[in-house]
Amino acid sequence: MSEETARKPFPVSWDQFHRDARALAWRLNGAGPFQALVAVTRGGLVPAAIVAREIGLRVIDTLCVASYDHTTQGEMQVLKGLSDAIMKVGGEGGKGLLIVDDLVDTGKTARVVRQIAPKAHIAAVYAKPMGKPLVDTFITEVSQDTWIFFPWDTGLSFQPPIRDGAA
Ligand SMILES: O=P(O)(O)OC[C@H]1O[C@H](OP(=O)(O)OP(=O)(O)O)[C@H](O)[C@@H]1O
Ligand SMILES: O=c1[nH]c(=O)c2nc[nH]c2[nH]1
Ligand SMILES: [Mg+2]
Repeated sequence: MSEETARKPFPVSWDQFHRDARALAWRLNGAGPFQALVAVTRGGLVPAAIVAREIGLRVIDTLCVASYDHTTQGEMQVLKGLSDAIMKVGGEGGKGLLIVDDLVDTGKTARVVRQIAPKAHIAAVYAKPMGKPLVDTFITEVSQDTWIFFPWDTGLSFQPPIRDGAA
């Protein structure tokens, strides 16, 4: 689902995102043990920092994938895989790795992540129904036709009054 076809905008403030990422950390705290954390860039970098702080992980790597050009999903590209060092720390199939992303939508990204580290624990802050079965842990589910607007992609702007047709 792209931003153009999604019917329901779901704007998330920094405050809300911090709360939701902390809720994810609470849930993950009992799900380990984890030896290292992996952030799925770029969106996963923000919750990864919050989760790492909360559950005390200091060995952190990135898995760099790209598929959306702004709001349109294209060919999935792995720009950087997991380092040999992190795979050694994570063990066979990445079973000691906690992999964090901001959201799972169609599940295309999570599927690629799963191929790279089949035994890792994959977590996302937000999940849409198509992607939900591909992650081990998430916090908030939104409908498939929702577009989540993250605080790092948005800014304050004038809102027309509701009676003038505001969404
Ligand atoms: O479940 P999917 O349909 O694959 O969509 C979810 C992915 O899409 C977004 O990343 P994007 O590829 O836009 O890159 P970014 O994190 O750099 O913004 C988001 O951060 C997830 O990683
Ligand atoms: O900012 C975003 N919001 C979304 O809902 C979404 N789905 C995939 N990629 C996304 N990016
Ligand atoms: Mg991403």
